[in-house]
Amino acid sequence: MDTPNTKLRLAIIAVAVAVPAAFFAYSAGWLSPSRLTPAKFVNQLQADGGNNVGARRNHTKGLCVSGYFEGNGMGAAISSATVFAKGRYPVSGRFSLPGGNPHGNDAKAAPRALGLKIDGGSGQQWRMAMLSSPVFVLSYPKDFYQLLQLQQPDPATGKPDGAKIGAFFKAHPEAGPFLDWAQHHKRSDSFASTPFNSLNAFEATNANGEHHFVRWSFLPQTPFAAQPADAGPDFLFDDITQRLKKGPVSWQLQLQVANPGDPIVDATKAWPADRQHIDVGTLVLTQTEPQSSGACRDTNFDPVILPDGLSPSADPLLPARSAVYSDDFTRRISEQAKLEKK
Ligand code: HEM
Repeated sequence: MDTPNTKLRLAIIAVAVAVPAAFFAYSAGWLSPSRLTPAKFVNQLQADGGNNVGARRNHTKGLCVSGYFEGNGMGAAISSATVFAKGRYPVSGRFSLPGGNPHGNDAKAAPRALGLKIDGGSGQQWRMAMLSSPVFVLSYPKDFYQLLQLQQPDPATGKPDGAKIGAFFKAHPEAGPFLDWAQHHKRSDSFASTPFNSLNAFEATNANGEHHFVRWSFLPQTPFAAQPADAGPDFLFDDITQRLKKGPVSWQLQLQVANPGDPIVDATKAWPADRQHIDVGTLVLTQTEPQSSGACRDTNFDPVILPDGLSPSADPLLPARSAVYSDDFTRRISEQAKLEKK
């Protein structure tokens, strides 16, 4: 019988079903087709030439690496993260080139890239994905998406429309420092002599509860030498594989601490060079593994997976990166599972 009590229960069940359904529809972008979703980003990366089934749609060409981080204890002044206490922490990572081409040309790639996962013990992990440029190209995810759309090859010519990309950059002067770097920086002879930068800012909290905004850089301990004029398309990956067979390669981890008023939410703007720098330890890489079988294959170097003592800033790139990497990761992992079943 339809008593008022039964009606109320049915109404509660209907709401309980409808609310999550509406949430999923919203997350997937079905309720607002013009909304920028993680899936749209990954679809666009695929359209730009990165439809690599079972592999990353961006930064596709890569190599797994491993080693350790030796904390010197100096970082504890700024963050309570376990990795900043004196000690040795296992590291796994991945060198890569940006873009969806699994056979990208190392000699032309800029920026170069490094993803790292540092295991700080007690379930504390610090994941990061860094570039060799001193700044990122754009401030907002929506603008980066628009650039990716413009980079899609025109079916008529097989190339993107250079005039449209030129006009886009004219309308986005914030890209100036990145473009200037891309055009004029001196390429080094190795991943080992390349710096890698967080670009996004993060909030560091120390054991006294004091907060500072930081960016970080891994500074190469291998001296700079210029990229050879005859560098081949795989020279960076061949070089690091050979170097690590001969011995370890290291980088110094340096934190830069923001002054009040420094741009925290805009990765296109570098901080002045006179900001406080703290050398907090040394990254030592010892071996490589192919990405088809190494530990990095099934790792998502999501930049918001952080240990206690570090948290994301309000930079809008960070949540977008996290969501897009997750979508890409989910696709490639499920594709790999299907490929392995065949
Ligand atoms: C909205 C902006 C961005 C988007 C949409 C984007 C997108 C992506 C995607 C889809 C991947 C592949 C993820 C995977 O399957 O694991 C990736 C990898 C990567 N991204 Fe980004 N990215 C953005 C900004 C940045 C920035 C600002 C940096 C550096 C500060 C960066 C550094 C990297 C690196 C190093 C990798 C390779 C990680 C690996 O080896 O797995 N990206 N990016």
